[in-house]
Amino acid sequence: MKLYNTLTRQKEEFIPIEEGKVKMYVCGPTVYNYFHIGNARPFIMFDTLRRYLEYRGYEVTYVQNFTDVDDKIINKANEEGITSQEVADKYIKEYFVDADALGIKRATVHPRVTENINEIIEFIKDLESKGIAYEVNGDVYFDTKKFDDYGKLSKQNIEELELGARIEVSEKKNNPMDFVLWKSKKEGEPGWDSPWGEGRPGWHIECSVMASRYLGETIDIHAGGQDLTFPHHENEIAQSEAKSGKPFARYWIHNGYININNEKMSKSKGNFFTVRDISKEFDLEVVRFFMLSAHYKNPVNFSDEMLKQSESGLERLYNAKDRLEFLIQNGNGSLKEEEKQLKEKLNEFKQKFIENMDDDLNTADAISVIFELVRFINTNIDENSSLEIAQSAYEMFKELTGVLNIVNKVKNNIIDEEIEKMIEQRQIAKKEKNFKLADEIRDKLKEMGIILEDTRQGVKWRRI
Ligand SMILES: Nc1ncnc2c1ncn2[C@@H]1O[C@H](COP(=O)(O)OP(=O)(O)OP(=O)(O)O)[C@@H](O)[C@H]1O
Ligand SMILES: [Zn+2]
Repeated sequence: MKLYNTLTRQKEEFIPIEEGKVKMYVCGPTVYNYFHIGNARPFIMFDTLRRYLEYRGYEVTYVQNFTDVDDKIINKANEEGITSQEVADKYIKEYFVDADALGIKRATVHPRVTENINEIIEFIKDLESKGIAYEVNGDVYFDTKKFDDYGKLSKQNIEELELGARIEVSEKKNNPMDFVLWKSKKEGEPGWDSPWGEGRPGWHIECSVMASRYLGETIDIHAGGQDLTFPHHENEIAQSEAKSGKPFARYWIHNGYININNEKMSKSKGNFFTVRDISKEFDLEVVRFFMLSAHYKNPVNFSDEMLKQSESGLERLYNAKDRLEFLIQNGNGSLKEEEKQLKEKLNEFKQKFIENMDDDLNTADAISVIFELVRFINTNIDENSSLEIAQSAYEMFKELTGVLNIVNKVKNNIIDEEIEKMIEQRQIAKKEKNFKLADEIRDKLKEMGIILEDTRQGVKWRRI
């Protein structure tokens, strides 16, 4: 598989450190609100990368953190008169409600900053003992001048960066590009004891610490939104590599933005839709399908209209699934001579799907292949086909949609029973020559998207 690596600015063949295993870290949410559609993009896309790697036989250890200590969380806690921990606990719970509905698999570990304070302190102490970190009145800074490779991810050199940077009045650092590792406690903030007095970790240090704690000093894939490239990921590299002397992550993968009117959707701009709000209008599988319909690096303009298009696209896939289930329920016989070629052709769709996914996770083209497969099935497999070919088509459809984790809702049996009952009533009406009632029932079923077919074996039904 090829992946676009921000570190080298090119698509590269993915080769894991340890054969058959992938160690992957994704920067998770800061938990002070429901997450928005923009935040959902990395969660969905990197979940898909993980699922695809697993499909290809890798054992993936996937770590996604929760930032549960942060200015925004503290502000929210103070506004609401509750503790930071209460704010974080609430939104971590809500994160899982939405993530589950988006079909995002739970990470192997979902570490929180507050569970890693000792590890963070030890990490900073190590940097300090190596002379790479320095303390000023209870704050500890990373000395960027001591790390030669600073700027290698965002391809900026430190002198240029310094020209654009300013030191805030509240900061006491030596150089403009130095960044905080530990902040001394201020009034109304949570704090932990440390060699530098009571305080809390800066933002960047948490990911270096959690990645090394759960995955080791060098990991395979580090991922996040494009906005994290600088300074967050640049600083993660500086911290981790200065401490270990080894490369931190081999592949850096960044997703593009979800925009509103060509502007990045973000909480601070107020131009956002939370996934929770969208869930009131759409099944969240539609949002997953919408995300997968674009390549993860391309910018995407979000609109209600786009979601509606995704909804009808997904509906077409469900119809194809229902049709195949109908054919399987009613089919019989093994592969006919003339179907052998069809079966081979089914495998070609799988090959094309894999080719696209192997090309830097091109889910957009992979979905087009699934639609081609559906068209192929609809034109070549019907009531006259053998059960075996219908089953093979169904298995292929399930395999490819399964990799993307879409179209996996099971049919609602209660609804099926209701439909069967209405069909029975219609049969009785016909027998009693009450054609008006029979037609009414048929029309009502049609409104529900159910098509009746009179066959020699009796009345059969399918969804449109
Ligand atoms: N509009 C967007 N499109 C794509 N990814 C985004 C967008 N906004 C944020 N992200 C990503 O969402 C993930 C979660 O980050 P986090 O919870 O810190 O959100 P954030 O960056 O604070 O959001 P905001 O920019 O709205 O304040 C990060 O990987 C971030 O890069
Ligand atoms: Zn991070």
